[in-house]
Amino acid sequence: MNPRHRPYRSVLYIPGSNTRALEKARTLPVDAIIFDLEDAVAADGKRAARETLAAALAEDGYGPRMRIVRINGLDTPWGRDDAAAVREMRPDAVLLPKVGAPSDVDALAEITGELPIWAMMETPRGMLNAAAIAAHPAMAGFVMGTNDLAKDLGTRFRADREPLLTALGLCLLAARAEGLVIVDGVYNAFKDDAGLDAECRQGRDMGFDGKTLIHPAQVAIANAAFAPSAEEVDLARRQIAAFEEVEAQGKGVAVVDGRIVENLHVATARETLAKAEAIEALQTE
Ligand SMILES: CC(C)(COP(=O)(O)OP(=O)(O)OC[C@H]1O[C@@H](n2cnc3c(N)ncnc32)[C@H](O)[C@@H]1OP(=O)(O)O)[C@@H](O)C(=O)NCCC(=O)NCCSC(=O)C[C@H](O)C(=O)O
Ligand SMILES: [Mg+2]
Repeated sequence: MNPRHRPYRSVLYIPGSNTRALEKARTLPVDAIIFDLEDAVAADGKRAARETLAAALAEDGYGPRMRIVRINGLDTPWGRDDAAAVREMRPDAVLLPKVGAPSDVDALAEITGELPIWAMMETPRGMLNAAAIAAHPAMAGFVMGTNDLAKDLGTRFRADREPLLTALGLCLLAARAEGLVIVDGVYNAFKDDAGLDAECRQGRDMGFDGKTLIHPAQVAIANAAFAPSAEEVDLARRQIAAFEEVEAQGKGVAVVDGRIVENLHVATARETLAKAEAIEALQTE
């Protein structure tokens, strides 16, 4: 699979201390896992969680799922030891919480070396420095931390997320300018399927690659929302065919379903097909 088309529809947090959840994740149809050493683990369980997680990753069995480890901040009592341990665990990426500036990423890269770094985007300072953080050479992905952001901003939780839209948009702009993956924040009410579905669709329409999740029951909804639908795949195929036909006649504009199709729309159509193929490939692995 071309890494550029790797799906990130569902990115599930798993507390690094929860052996049952670590086991269960080997069977869940998620695109990526965030093994958490930060907020999902109580202070007195941090060391044990690091060891539990190291053992789970050594045993592996996570198949094609991308493996990301979220460490504690480097300004906490656990962060530097987490970073050193993660270097040995050899996941696909390390996730740094509360990134405020590129210097935070430098500090982690000094410990984790060549390991790709993802950033939790969840502080007002991080929002204002999003472009510079995204441009850091070790940076590979952004994860929105909408709970911490709402806390720091003093915003209320609203179904339409209007108070957070500026921040979400800023991070999207920064990520896309640098070709990074970017996944949306979690939906806390994990038994509210309709609310999750609406929030997934909002994030998808904004341009996010997928959604971070906290419970297995959320996986199917995110996978469906962030995958191209059968109608979208069909339209993409028809757009490509129509454009190739007019192109052969020396023209640059086709019309499909009453809408113009130019080369830029064909590029989007090809991306849609590539994404659908990558998802299919993942399902057969
Ligand atoms: C929310 C939970 C505490 C609920 O746990 P529980 O009561 O055990 O749920 P269930 O009984 O319904 O669980 C059913 C089975 O599913 C497994 N399970 C549960 N959660 C997970 C999971 N995350 N990954 C894998 N498997 C999971 C249970 O073990 C049960 O299995 P079985 O025995 O086979 O039936 C719990 O879901 C949970 O702890 N979720 C993760 C919370 C978390 O990670 N929080 C931190 C990340 S969110 C964050 O930090 C946001 C960000 O930083 C920000 O600022 O916004
Ligand atoms: Mg957070």
